[in-house]
Amino acid sequence: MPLPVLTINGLAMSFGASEVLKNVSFSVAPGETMGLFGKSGSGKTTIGRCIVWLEKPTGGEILVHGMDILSMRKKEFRKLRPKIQMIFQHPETSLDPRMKAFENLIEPLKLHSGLKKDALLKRGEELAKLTGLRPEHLARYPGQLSGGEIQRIVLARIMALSPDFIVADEPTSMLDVSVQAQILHLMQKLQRETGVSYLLISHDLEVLRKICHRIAYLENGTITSIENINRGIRI
Ligand SMILES: Nc1ncnc2c1ncn2[C@@H]1O[C@H](COP(=O)(O)OP(=O)(O)OP(=O)(O)O)[C@@H](O)[C@H]1O
Repeated sequence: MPLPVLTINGLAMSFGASEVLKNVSFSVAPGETMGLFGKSGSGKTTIGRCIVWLEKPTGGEILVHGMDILSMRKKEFRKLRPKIQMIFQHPETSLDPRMKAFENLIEPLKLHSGLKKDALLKRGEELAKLTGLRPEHLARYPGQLSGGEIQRIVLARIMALSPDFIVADEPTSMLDVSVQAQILHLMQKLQRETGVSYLLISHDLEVLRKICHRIAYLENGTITSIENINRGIRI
């Protein structure tokens, strides 16, 4: 068995007196999509936010490639951070509304890749193609794009960092059904091409059953069961 990309052991989280997560444990293998299902308020987003260091849990361990990220120093975590990404329910909040789509797309490359201008533009065009974006989309501002097109830009930006693991928090819940299917197909294609793993958070079991390899069920901050989906990952 390959080492899991992500292992969560006994994760606990309280906000004041309110205990939101209790003894949450699961792991995600390379190239796997793990679903995280639960009702509103069950603690799904809190788990995702703990994984990317947006919240500090009150107990437990989070291991990425076997390394405990909660005991890491800021500098050490910063090196690992490009490899662990999160997509949010409102993807437009990840983009700068004053920059055109292509500028938004290449921004992480400018910050992290060290590529010179020509190579950077070429890589940006490759990522746009990979995520099914057309030149006319790239010339627009985020406010002039549809929800599905914005989610494609967000995915392209994230793929620019060659992540090993993506927490996708309700990435399609704001989209209508046909666009939802396109984005899920795109996520599957990116997984086939790069081996990226996903933690796909949703309160829509139908969506999770379509693309997950396993689904963890969360109730009141506790994992009650993990279901194996015994079929291929294609929709
Ligand atoms: N920063 C915070 N301070 C206090 N309570 C919080 C904070 N963040 C989340 N909570 C509470 O923790 C609980 C779990 O929230 P969380 O957002 O993780 O649930 P969720 O399952 O993702 O819900 P939804 O599906 O509605 O997004 C909720 O009761 C929420 O009010």
